[in-house]
Amino acid sequence: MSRSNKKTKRLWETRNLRVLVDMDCVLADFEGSLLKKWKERYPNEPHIALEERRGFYVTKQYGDIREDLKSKIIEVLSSEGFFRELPPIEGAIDAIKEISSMEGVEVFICTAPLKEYQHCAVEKYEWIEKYFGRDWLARVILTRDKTVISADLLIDDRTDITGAEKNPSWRQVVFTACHNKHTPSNLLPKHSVRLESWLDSDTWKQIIEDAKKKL
Ligand SMILES: Cc1cn([C@H]2C[C@H](OP(=O)(O)O)[C@@H](CO)O2)c(=O)[nH]c1=O
Ligand SMILES: [Mg+2]
Repeated sequence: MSRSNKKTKRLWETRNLRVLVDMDCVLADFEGSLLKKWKERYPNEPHIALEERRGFYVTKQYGDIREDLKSKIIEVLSSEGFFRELPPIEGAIDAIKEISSMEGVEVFICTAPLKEYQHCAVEKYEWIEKYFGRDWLARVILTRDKTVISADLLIDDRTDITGAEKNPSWRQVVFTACHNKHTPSNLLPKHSVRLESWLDSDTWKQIIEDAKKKL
């Protein structure tokens, strides 16, 4: 029996574990790339080293240094090519392909477009096509409210995800990023677990297996 038949058959037995995977800072190196492009575009402006990053919004941290830096950061983020050219995070592409090939597991890529969507939204699709192939375009969910998407797990670097649904169906896996690595565990979302890196395959495999057992 082919794997897809097996997966279909399983639907009548137990349902699939549905895993949402965030893009920026989980699959794509948003922070590292932004810092590099910021220094190239504004070499005479102050910059925030990755070790100094605190809080989800890089825009806010720059704005706190000087108000006009916020709009300059947004200009870099929303410029043509920014999202298309993001390098993948180490191990991410292989890990996601492996998770999606696990029996009884389905993966969707769930990512928020910038409000300045003109390049961002299209380039996110281009990025997925480049690294995963055309078939994966059917697995992309673009939303600025991840709480209304139903799933078992959401792997995301943001630690304060809120939205219209006060009790999202998913449990969060907090993916470690420069801005959240100092966040103490008591400030992480309730029932969340941390994943430090895609290279730690023992941990992500364990997280998936544990979640499957709870179905
Ligand atoms: C403005 C800003 C956006 N982003 C990312 C998060 C969203 O992508 P994602 O949902 O893939 O992580 C996207 C739109 O806000 O840009 C940051 O990670 N930090 C920021 O400061
Ligand atoms: Mg993210």
